[in-house]
Amino acid sequence: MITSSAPGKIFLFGEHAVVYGKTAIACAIDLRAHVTVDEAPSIQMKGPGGSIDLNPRKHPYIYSVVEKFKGLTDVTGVSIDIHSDIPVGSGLGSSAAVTIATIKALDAYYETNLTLEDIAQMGHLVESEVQGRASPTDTFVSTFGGMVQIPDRKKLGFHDMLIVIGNTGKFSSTRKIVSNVAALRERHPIVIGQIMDTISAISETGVDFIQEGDFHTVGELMNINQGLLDSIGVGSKELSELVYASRKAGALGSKITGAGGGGCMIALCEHKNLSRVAHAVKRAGGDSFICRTSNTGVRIETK
Ligand SMILES: Nc1ncnc2c1ncn2[C@@H]1O[C@H](COP(=O)(O)OP(=O)(O)O)[C@@H](O)[C@H]1O
Ligand SMILES: C[C@@](O)(CCOP(=O)(O)O)CC(=O)O
Ligand SMILES: [Mg+2]
Repeated sequence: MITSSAPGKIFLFGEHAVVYGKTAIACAIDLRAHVTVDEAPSIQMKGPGGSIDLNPRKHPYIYSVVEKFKGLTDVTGVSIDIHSDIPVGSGLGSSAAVTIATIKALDAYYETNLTLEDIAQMGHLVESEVQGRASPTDTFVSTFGGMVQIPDRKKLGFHDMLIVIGNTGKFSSTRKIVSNVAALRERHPIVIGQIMDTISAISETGVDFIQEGDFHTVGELMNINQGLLDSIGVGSKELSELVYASRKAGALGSKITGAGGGGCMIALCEHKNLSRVAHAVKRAGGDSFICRTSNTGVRIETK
């Protein structure tokens, strides 16, 4: 029996633009998905109600991972048991964390000796297949941890930051939201193209301010990024209410993280305002909690 784990993530800047090769800055957080694999009579998913055969509709990401391992080794009977702290469909990269942790656990179980780069690339392939279109961001962050710049695949200096997360509790399918943006971009290629370029410029500008620890300016850039995410149709009334409640309570900056349309927003705060902002987000109807950025990527927990 082998257990692995991989972190979820937040986007400081650049979600959606990164799907079109523009720059994004994302960071792993201290919420993790844990995957345990063990010998079994067939390829099955373990759940609270017992074991069921792996089903491509029910578990598309896991199914895609197993199909890739069939190309590497003789995959017959293995059980896959997932326990995740990461809210699903909330923009915190649950799909990538589950994907990367499953790849790592199967790699250790079948001794296929994949490098971290191999794992990140396989994970990106899986997300692209399942979502139709995906950037390497989520899977790269879940693999390597820390703060990263995509598409450069560069690990940046790590900053131990506390972030207020507000979850609208509205599930949002990344696949659906990403395809909506793609359709909008088809209808208005120049306008949406320039918006994606501007989001990219925010990411590239933001890197220096993050590295310098100028979080007032980082927050200001997050707010500009939020306005642009609204302009491409990935905001929602609930997300806006949480974003503006956090700013009123003193957040330096706040924005959607991930696909949007529902899911989570994040607020960057000074330490002294953390709980005030978290309470304001809760009062505005969000399930709010404080998470910490994490420098730990995918790892084996027990063998
Ligand atoms: N604990 C889990 N067990 C199995 N699959 C999971 C788990 N968490 C997430 N997933 C998969 O990831 C999908 C959600 O991914 P996505 O729509 O990209 O949202 P996000 O990555 O923002 O959480 C779920 O529909 C499911 O297929
Ligand atoms: C919208 C996007 O930029 C981020 C999606 O993040 P999440 O799956 O909602 O956590 C898509 C991508 O980068 O593949
Ligand atoms: Mg996802």
